[in-house]
Amino acid sequence: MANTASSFSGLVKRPLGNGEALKEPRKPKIESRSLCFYYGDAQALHDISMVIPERAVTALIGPSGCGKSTFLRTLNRMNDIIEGTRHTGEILLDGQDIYDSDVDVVALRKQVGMVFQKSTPFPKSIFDNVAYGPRVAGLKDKEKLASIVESSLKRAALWKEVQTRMHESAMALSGGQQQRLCIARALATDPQVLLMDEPASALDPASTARIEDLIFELKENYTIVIVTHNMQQAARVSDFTAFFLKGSLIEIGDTEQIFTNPREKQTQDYITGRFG
Ligand SMILES: Nc1ncnc2c1ncn2[C@@H]1O[C@H](COP(=O)(O)OP(=O)(O)OP(=O)(O)O)[C@@H](O)[C@H]1O
Repeated sequence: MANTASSFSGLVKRPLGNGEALKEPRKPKIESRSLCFYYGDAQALHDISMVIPERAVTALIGPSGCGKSTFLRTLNRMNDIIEGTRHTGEILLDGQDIYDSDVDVVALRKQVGMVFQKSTPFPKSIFDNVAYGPRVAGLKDKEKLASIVESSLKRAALWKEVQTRMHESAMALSGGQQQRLCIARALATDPQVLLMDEPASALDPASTARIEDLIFELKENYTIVIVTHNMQQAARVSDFTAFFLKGSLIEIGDTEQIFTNPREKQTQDYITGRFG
């Protein structure tokens, strides 16, 4: 059955962290300015300008193929690894264009971590999965590594479940645990921003709820951008929602406003299930 705008208005909305009011202006963490993106000759993003506030959850919604994942990947230059892509416009992180020639892309991806739809643990132990990023960055001190692994697993709400099996294979974990392990792995490099591309779409309802609770806890300290097909999930976890259509940003606003009183007819049509 199609979702209706009114079905979202009944959802219990959790407040922003730190007791801050939803309407309070927040410092921009990321700013996209007139961003256009191309795969070869095909333009996937058209003139996207938006601000992503710090320490809040911003959800990207819209029908399949509208450019949500492409936009998410521009935020840590993951699209760079796809041949034949190019962009115009700017993506500012704390005011600096991440596409500037002097930006170290490896350092950028540590600052702006990413979690994918399908959990992607390495075929290594739980410990080695989380220690991977710090080790690649050159950290060898065993005590420091152990401390980072423990704190990352705690922040990803997985520590209690795995603390006695750190040297077992990560592949033996359940799907939901693997996804939290991937979040711990992303946290181990001490990022400021977490990009999540449909992080719960392959999980059962109980594991999905754990991931949503985790997102709510993490936004106290991290700026989170999440792509989701699930509008109830966007309504539950996000503070701000951006609606994309055919590569364009139709509107962005407080999640409650987008779901109960969108400015644009196309947004209204989408959230009431008239298309997509
Ligand atoms: N690697 C790629 N090479 C060429 N075109 C691509 C590539 N990835 C995405 N596209 C195209 O870019 C457009 C936007 O795709 P994108 O995956 O960003 O949309 P989306 O909104 O995330 O879709 P979905 O919800 O289905 O994941 C689509 O037309 C898609 O075919």
